[in-house]
Amino acid sequence: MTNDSSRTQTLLRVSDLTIDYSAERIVHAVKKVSIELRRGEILGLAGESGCGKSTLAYGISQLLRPPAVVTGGSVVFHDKTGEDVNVLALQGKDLRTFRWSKVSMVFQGAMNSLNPVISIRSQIDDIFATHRPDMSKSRRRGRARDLLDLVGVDVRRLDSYPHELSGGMRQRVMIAMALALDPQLMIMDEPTTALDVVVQRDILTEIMRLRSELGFAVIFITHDLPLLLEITDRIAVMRGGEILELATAEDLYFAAQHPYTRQLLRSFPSLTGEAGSFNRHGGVSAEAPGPYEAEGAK
Ligand SMILES: Nc1ncnc2c1ncn2[C@@H]1O[C@H](COP(=O)(O)OP(=O)(O)OP(=O)(O)O)[C@@H](O)[C@H]1O
Repeated sequence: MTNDSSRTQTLLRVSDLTIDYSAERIVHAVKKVSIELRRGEILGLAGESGCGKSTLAYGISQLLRPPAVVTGGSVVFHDKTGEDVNVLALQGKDLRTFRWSKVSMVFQGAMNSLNPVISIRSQIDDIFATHRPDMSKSRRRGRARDLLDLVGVDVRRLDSYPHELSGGMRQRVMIAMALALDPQLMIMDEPTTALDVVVQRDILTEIMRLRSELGFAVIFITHDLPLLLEITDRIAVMRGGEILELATAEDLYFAAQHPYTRQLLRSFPSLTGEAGSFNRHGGVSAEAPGPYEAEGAK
């Protein structure tokens, strides 16, 4: 099905998505969640452990495994080609293509999922060999070099094996691999949580820079609300499988509507300073506003 969505700003529309785990007792993990994600936007998902953030992210990318069951709702991806993709109906090859080419994911432990006995070069090359079979060997090699360069890893590391790299470098390699096919959306689930604070900061700055440069949208999941306030355009606050509040980072900080959001904000001591202490870094600047801000929409 095609339409003129390539000319609209909506990238992904999640409507009334409902996901249960049919374990011994049924867990209603995501309850009628609706979100619209705009092209190039960074949307944060915040909320306490178990509120359904990861289940929602897995649902959006069709990565759910039993006992998870989507019991209602829809996820529509508005491709830049103009095609509307019914994500929940994707299967087999179409699903694999969608996951790498349109939407990619970076998880907390992603760096540990690199194959230990295969060089970084071969692991990146595999993506092209699988998804871009027509690409020449020399173009694949060039692209692998560009990707490492893009994420700030010395290209000489291409011939290294994962154990020869630090955790931060391995996570950067995972981000490079997630970027390999130029996706329109990256879902990041606690992508830097396992890393030390300085490395975390460097990688987040890198993600913000890449987002401005390449224009992909990000769904960023973390417990770290102060971090989301700093790097995202909008934040959805979840509790008990529902979205309680969805607002721009600034509105959420200065004028949270829901008592639970206010409680969450108060639980971070670093946020209890003067209102003027709200600062945004990481490449989201007044000179280069994110597409969401650029539209002036709320
Ligand atoms: N495989 C599973 N079987 C049964 N219940 C599950 C399963 N995975 C998750 N759940 C339940 O679904 C709910 C949502 O879990 P989910 O992992 O999505 O939350 P989360 O907000 O991402 O948590 P965290 O921040 O700790 O990762 C929780 O009640 C959780 O216990």
